[in-house]
Amino acid sequence: MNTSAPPSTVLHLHDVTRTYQSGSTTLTALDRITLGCQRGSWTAVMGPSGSGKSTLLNCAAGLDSPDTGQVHLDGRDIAGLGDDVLTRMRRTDIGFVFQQFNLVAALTATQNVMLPLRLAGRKDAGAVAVDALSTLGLGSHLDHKPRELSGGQQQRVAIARALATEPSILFADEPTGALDSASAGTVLDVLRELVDERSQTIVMVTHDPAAAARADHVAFLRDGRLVTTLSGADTGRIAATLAELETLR
Ligand SMILES: Nc1ncnc2c1ncn2[C@@H]1O[C@H](COP(=O)(O)OP(=O)(O)OP(=O)(O)O)[C@@H](O)[C@H]1O
Repeated sequence: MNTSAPPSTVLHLHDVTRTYQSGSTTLTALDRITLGCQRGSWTAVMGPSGSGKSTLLNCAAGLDSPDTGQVHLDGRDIAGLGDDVLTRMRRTDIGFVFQQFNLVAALTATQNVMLPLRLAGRKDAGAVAVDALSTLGLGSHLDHKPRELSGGQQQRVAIARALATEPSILFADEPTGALDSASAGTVLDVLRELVDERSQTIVMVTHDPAAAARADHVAFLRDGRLVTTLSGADTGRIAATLAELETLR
């Protein structure tokens, strides 16, 4: 069966199942998930605790492997890639942003952003890093270390670092989870701009309905299953859908 996706689809999960074995018990963390993300779209992934959101992100980013099913990134089945190719792909084709920013404390903003560029062997790492930081409004904070930056600024450095290699897709795991609402708003504005103006593709796990409302689509998981997807939904509708899933547990 040909499960490859149309060209504008950056990420396509087809019938993905991931189980974990604990003694004699099998836990199904992802249960036959099929999900596509088009270029220049922003998909939020929501669901109750333990519903499979992190597992989905990890399988989609090639950090974990499904038991069955396929993950296509830019049309390539990532299960079929060797370790070397997969490592290179993770360095250059995939960006990752985490709740806790994960910046290197001893390095300046510019040096942090240069890291993945250096790993990719880029000779222009310094210039590209300055450009990426300037685009995210941090042109006057290039030499600041993480402790000299606010949470929102640190997250913007992390986003600049994730995007420096111009990845096809940006995965964000609770990117606003550690931020106050004003900083969260700025970070979400940055993500929206990246989608609208640079056709960046984003997949974001969040518990916050207001953050999910900034995305184009919201995929809701429960017990490892994709139960529904909303498009263009507002905060109230997203919160109500999530509350319904929580009470069904
Ligand atoms: N390495 C592992 N070994 C065993 N079980 C695991 C492992 N990783 C995840 N699980 C289980 O798989 C299920 C899905 O976990 P996952 O972390 O993907 O959920 P989540 O929706 O991201 O949860 P949360 O919102 O609490 O972060 C859970 O029941 C979890 O306990």
